[in-house]
Amino acid sequence: MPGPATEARFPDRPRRVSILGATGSIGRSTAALLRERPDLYDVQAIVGGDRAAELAALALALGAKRAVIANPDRLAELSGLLAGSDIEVEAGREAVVAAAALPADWIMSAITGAAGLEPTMAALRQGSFVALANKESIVCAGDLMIKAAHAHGSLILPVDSEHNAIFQCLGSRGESDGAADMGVEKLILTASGGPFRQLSLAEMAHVRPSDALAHPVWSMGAKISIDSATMMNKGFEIIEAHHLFGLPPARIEVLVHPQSVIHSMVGFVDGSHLAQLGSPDMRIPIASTLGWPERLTTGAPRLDLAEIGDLTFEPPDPIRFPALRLARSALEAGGTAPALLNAANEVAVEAFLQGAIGFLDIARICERVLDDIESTRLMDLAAVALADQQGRALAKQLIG
Ligand SMILES: NC(=O)C1=CN([C@@H]2O[C@H](COP(=O)(O)OP(=O)(O)OC[C@H]3O[C@@H](n4cnc5c(N)ncnc54)[C@H](OP(=O)(O)O)[C@@H]3O)[C@@H](O)[C@H]2O)C=CC1
Ligand SMILES: CC(=O)[C@@H](O)[C@H](O)COP(=O)(O)O
Ligand SMILES: [Mn+2]
Repeated sequence: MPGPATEARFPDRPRRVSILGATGSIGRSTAALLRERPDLYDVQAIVGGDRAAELAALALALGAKRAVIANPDRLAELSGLLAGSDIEVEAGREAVVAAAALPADWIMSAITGAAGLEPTMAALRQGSFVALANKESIVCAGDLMIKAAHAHGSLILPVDSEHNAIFQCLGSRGESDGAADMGVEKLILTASGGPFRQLSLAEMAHVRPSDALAHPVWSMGAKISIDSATMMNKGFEIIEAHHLFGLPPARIEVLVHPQSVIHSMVGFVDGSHLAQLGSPDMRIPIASTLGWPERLTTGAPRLDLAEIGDLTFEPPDPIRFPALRLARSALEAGGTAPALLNAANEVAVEAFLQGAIGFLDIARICERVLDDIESTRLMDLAAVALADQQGRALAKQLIG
């Protein structure tokens, strides 16, 4: 894979790092790791969406050079909080993308949703390490992102726990798209099954947002928590794995594993399986990308398998969790179909959180959007943006 010279990738100075989505669950875990090793990292830009006070506190704690908030209405608050410091303050969509393009050796992409796509593309154009948590960007524009990474010599380091596990299992080649040549027969994505793993469809019809937000294992932001409950998260992860590791969808399986101790597995042509295990704590995969190719120490709880006792497995149920089927069919359809699915899902998840629709309506709305809007070729980011707009508009119309 083409890329910058080794000495540029592993500079003899602290690595310059930026965090997109710094105020969120992944962003805060990243910041906590950076604060443990200030000698190794030099924080460039940190970006948040709406929460000015949290962003200002992080900027000061990390000694960031620039703090950027997406919502321009929060600029005055952020500027006030950082007055007297030498931290540059900016706001708005363009400033977010510019922050992603500010020279850095390692950039965490952890904005939620398709809003993360443009900044992630800007990061990929730097020829740097891009730690990818924002799975919606690769769902919407996987081919474009992989092409940009290759063209600019960036390396995508997967943060999503399953993909990070697979990346670790694939070993030392340092490429996230070489599985097809490595004797890999299949990828097995583990899934917790979410909070409704054992509920009937009739029971799921009446769950409340607070029930769906209560993930049995992981502590995460609201949107991904709902996606885990519908298992759209796992559907998106199939698409993500396809783009990152270059395997056809039929060779990417999902296995429900409620303890979430095995984060995923790779099956090889000789019958071997490699797995990555760890406590369900995102500091572990984040640290593996932050230190890569070295390992960093983290304070994450150590695995005690004797204490855990049983690791159990079951097949996913496609009837109670139709999102898995929808994601596979969007991947098969290709083009802008995954972007349509993502747009519909973002609107439906928000409507569910606001109490405007029921839990089962999320997948119904996604299915209608996929059925009713024809996908087009994924020519460029404009095609993704158009599909995103169309998907959102129809989903909103269906919600009423
Ligand atoms: N949490 C987890 O354990 C995992 C998360 N991921 C993925 O990582 C991403 C982040 O998830 P998570 O941290 O849980 O989410 P959170 O909701 O906790 O955080 C989202 C972050 O994005 C910021 N943000 C939201 N909208 C915008 C915008 N338009 N422009 C700029 N910034 C914006 C938020 O800012 P603010 O809060 O200030 O509004 C916040 O910093 C998602 O794509 C998720 O799927 C993947 C695997 C695991
Ligand atoms: C931590 C992480 O990577 C999440 O994507 C997690 O996988 C969500 O849990 P589910 O397995 O329930 O989707
Ligand atoms: Mn995951």
